[in-house]
Amino acid sequence: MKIFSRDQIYNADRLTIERQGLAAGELMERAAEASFNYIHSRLQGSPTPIVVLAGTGNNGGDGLALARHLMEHGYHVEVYMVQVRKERSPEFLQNLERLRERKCWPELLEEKGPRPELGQQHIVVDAIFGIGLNRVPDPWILELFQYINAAPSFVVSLDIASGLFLDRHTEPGQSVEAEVVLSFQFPKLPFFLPETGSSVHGWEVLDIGLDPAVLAETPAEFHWIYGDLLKPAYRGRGRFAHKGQMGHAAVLGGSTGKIGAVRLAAEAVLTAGAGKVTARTPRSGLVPLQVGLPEAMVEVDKGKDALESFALSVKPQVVALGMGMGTAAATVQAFTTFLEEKPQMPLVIDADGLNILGQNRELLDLLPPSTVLLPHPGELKILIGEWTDDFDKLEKARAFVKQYDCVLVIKGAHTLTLYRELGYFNSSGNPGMATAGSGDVLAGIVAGLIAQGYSPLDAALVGVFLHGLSGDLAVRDMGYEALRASHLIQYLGVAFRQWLQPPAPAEGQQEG
Ligand SMILES: NC(=O)C1=CN([C@@H]2O[C@H](COP(=O)(O)OP(=O)(O)OC[C@H]3O[C@@H](n4cnc5c(N)ncnc54)[C@H](O)[C@@H]3O)[C@@H](O)[C@H]2O)[C@@H](O)CC1
Ligand SMILES: Nc1ncnc2c1ncn2[C@@H]1O[C@H](COP(=O)(O)OP(=O)(O)O)[C@@H](O)[C@H]1O
Ligand SMILES: [K+]
Repeated sequence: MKIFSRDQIYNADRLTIERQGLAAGELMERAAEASFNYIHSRLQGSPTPIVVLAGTGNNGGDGLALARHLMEHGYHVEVYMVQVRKERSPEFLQNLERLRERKCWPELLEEKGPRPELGQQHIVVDAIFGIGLNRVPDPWILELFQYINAAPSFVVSLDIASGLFLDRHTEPGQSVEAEVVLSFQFPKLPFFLPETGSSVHGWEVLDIGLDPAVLAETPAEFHWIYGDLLKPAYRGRGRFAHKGQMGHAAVLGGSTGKIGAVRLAAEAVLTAGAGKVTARTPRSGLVPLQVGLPEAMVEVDKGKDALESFALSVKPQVVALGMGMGTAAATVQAFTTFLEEKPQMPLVIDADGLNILGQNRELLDLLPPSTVLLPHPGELKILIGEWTDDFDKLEKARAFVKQYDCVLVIKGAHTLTLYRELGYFNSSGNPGMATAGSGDVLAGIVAGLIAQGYSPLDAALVGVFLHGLSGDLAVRDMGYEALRASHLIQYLGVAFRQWLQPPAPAEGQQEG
């Protein structure tokens, strides 16, 4: 699903109005109806009091139109106009008039004056600012946000949590915190970034019928990825498949005390469907690997505790390296020689592989095109340098991807895969996966998919998605705390099966 920029959203609104011959206010009416349906289907007419806080632009207009629908269906609604500025948008005024015709006179909420009571029983509809926010709100409005956030009410924001900028950093505490955002037509970029996403506990995309051709022809820089979108990438296997056709991946890494990382990655390679895996570790890895993972072939190095050479006696389709590997001088030299010899297969680089690249930057120029790099935030910092905020991080990461022509997978909640000009946010996964070794499993899955013929980008997107889905399935049985990296391998088969099931009957909505 595309994530549009502000200009693209306004443009899609405008073209939809033109192409569908809509009257002024029609799109706002659709947004309000969709929001009403969402709320009504959950409240089912219950006498919950609803407080609508409307700004004076079109987001406020959405709030007023929603208030009208709620009142017409018998809900108890209090409406406040938040005087964010003197100007009112025409569609705001149109909806204000419609409310007045129904004998509802919203109360003005200004800098001075009382605040509405917001108790546990209330639902607050936050329609103060939408995507039109272009400067930090006045201090009293920021205080109003704090007042809302401190209240025990359930907050539903329309389109975006008020105070969040669509395209730049928002300081902590300068936005409303929404239990759910009803986001019109598209999810919004700040939902997926750790600093701003924490003010959005959940979100739902509501279809307001923007012109499908406009949506299709507008290129988006960022995408929200879920299983059905990835299904065309599935490669499957023929009836006469044999292991020689299903791909062979090598996993290079480990050091004494960290051999488990290679074991996890190698096991994930096989569980992701690759025909064969060869693990290359220091000598101390031989026994644990042979005993722990009898399906793997093991090559040991002459180094006892750390890898001193990357030379493989086999010719795999892909090499994954770095997990548990350490950064001993001999290992750095081995990695350097390996890259200087121009490896002829795709690479998947994780953990200490990334640390070595960050500390020996001339090696970055030797990476084969489309190398998959899988940094967590700490490793990312070593690669791209410090960032001031998440938007700065995006910019630096995109410049890095362009410079080194790599697939950069920034791990975390909503793992972001960047390749060339585009970015893809993942939809699966949960905080139970913040546990040792889960990154090693991901590296193995990605390598296992590349071995089977997936392109590096497809392998990254599918691998990240399945890894997260596996975590989501595992957590249902064992809860967040008990989830360990091995469980991500254990549930991978169920994750594949769930991914490939026919889609559920049209919902058209994603939940965050
Ligand atoms: N354009 C359309 O056709 C549609 C727009 N919709 C709604 O319209 C919203 C966007 O509306 P607007 O463009 O009117 O913008 P907003 O309602 O977000 O903000 C209103 C205006 O406030 C001003 N403003 C910005 N920052 C401010 C600040 N810090 N303090 C005071 N004033 C500030 C800006 O001039 C802005 O246009 C969307 O988020 C969505 O909710 C929906 O009704 C669907 C259709
Ligand atoms: N809060 C979270 N939500 C979703 N996924 C998460 C979360 N925390 C961690 N993960 C996932 O778990 C993995 C952790 O990887 P990493 O930090 O490299 O772990 P390790 O180094 O221990 O193997 C990543 O794929 C990341 O996306
Ligand atoms: K809002």
